[in-house]
Amino acid sequence: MKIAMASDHAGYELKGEIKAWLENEGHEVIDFGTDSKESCDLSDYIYPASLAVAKGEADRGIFVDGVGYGSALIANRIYGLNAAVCQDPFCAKLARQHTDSNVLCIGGKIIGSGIALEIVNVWMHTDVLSGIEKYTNRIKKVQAISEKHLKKLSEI
Ligand SMILES: O=C(CO)[C@H](O)[C@H](O)COP(=O)(O)O
Repeated sequence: MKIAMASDHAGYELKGEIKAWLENEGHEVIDFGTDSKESCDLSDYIYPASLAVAKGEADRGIFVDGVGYGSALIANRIYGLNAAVCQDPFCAKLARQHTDSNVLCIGGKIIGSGIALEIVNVWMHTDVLSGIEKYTNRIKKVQAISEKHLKKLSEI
């Protein structure tokens, strides 16, 4: 898969570890920065990476900041993106199975690299439970909310 990655300073180190793991697994990573631990604003990196996923230039996104929520907040404002903050592999499994998330957000200040790589591994290898009506209905309802409240990229 083609994965868009981005981080702020707080997620920079963990981004590098996840990137290396993904590439070792044969995935292509498009790295939108940041490129150092120097303090920065996460919007400057997460937003362009989010757009790459929304435009289909990447299949999915993995974003790393201090606690994950800031990245998810940005990504979930963009039509077509469904970002989940995951703090353990179980969250990652449900984020894929129940809500078909296409963006994973992890907090480098709160998650060690061992558990982070487990989270990424589960998230990368779990599919949405497409045959179960309860979950497909949930996804359709969220999609309907997006249709009502978010602009498609083609409308901007
Ligand atoms: O976790 C974050 C957003 O979800 C950021 O990484 C965090 O807010 C950065 O804080 P600071 O600039 O004080 O290091």
